[in-house]
Amino acid sequence: MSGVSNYKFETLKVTSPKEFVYEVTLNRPDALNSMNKEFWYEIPACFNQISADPNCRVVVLTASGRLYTAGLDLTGLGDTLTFENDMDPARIALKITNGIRDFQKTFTAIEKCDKPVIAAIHNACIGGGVDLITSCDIRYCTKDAFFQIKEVDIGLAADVGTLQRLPKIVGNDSLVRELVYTARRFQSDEALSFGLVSRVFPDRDACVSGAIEMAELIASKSPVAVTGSKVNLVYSRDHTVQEGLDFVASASWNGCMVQTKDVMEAVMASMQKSTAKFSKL
Ligand SMILES: CC/C=C\C=C\CC(=O)SCCNC(=O)CCNC(=O)[C@H](O)C(C)(C)COP(=O)(O)OP(=O)(O)OC[C@H]1O[C@@H](n2cnc3c(N)ncnc32)[C@H](O)[C@@H]1OP(=O)(O)O
Repeated sequence: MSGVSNYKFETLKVTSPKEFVYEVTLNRPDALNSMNKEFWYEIPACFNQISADPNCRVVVLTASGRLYTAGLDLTGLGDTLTFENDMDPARIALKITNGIRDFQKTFTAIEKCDKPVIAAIHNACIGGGVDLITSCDIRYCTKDAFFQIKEVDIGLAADVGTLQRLPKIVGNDSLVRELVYTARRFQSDEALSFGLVSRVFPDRDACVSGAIEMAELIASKSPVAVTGSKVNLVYSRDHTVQEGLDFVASASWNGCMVQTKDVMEAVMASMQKSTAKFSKL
């Protein structure tokens, strides 16, 4: 049975709407799901736990309340990065660098999670929200969704993933630069047109249902094959074609994983036109 009762967080809620599907909900609606100190620790804790959880094969990442996320909690900036005024510049620089690396690990934990993550975005997705969703595998949104790479408006170069991941998702360098340098809002139809999201739904309920339905379909496939596909897609994004081919053939991946019983199960089910049943990871 589902082990969601083992997930206890202040800023996140974890439920299991279907077998092998978990829903992780950003759950600080009164604070517009802004990203406070706890959030930065809880996201990696949650996704590392899910990565090793045999009861979960796919995650849907939703948010409660009227919008998806307002990004970094601007009221908690003092808690987020603190240093003493009398520290010397080199020590301050090292402390800030290490702090930023920790923030980066928050969203990298989603990318490194062995299970695919589908973001179901409604209304506003601002600043750190774009960093968050670009670390997900699949993005759906509502018609009323809008996005903003807001960092320049608060005097920052984005530093937790958008500048690194968005260009790989969108494939339009000119547009990415325009959105980053201006911090202009863009709506769901534009996000769909350049591939930030792959589907737009009329409202939040339809979006979450659509994401769960897709998650169920993915969860019906061999978890070995799905995890292997995710790991290899992420690896190949960051390497040459030849390096990607070498990786998938090597003992780190299919050199080992094609021995799985899932292959025979899937082939037999396909030939017999029945539904394959795969063991838990
Ligand atoms: C190492 C660093 C790691 C990560 C860095 C990430 C960078 C970022 O995330 S940059 C972006 C930071 N976020 C913002 O600048 C958001 C600004 N807010 C908005 O654009 C809007 O508030 C909105 C989210 C689109 C919602 O608009 P609206 O529906 O019109 O509500 P408001 O009246 O504007 O806001 C209600 C209330 O919420 C407060 N608030 C909004 N955003 C934040 C936030 N990010 N942190 C804290 N509080 C926020 C806003 O001030 C209002 O408060 P009142 O007390 O009611 O006035």
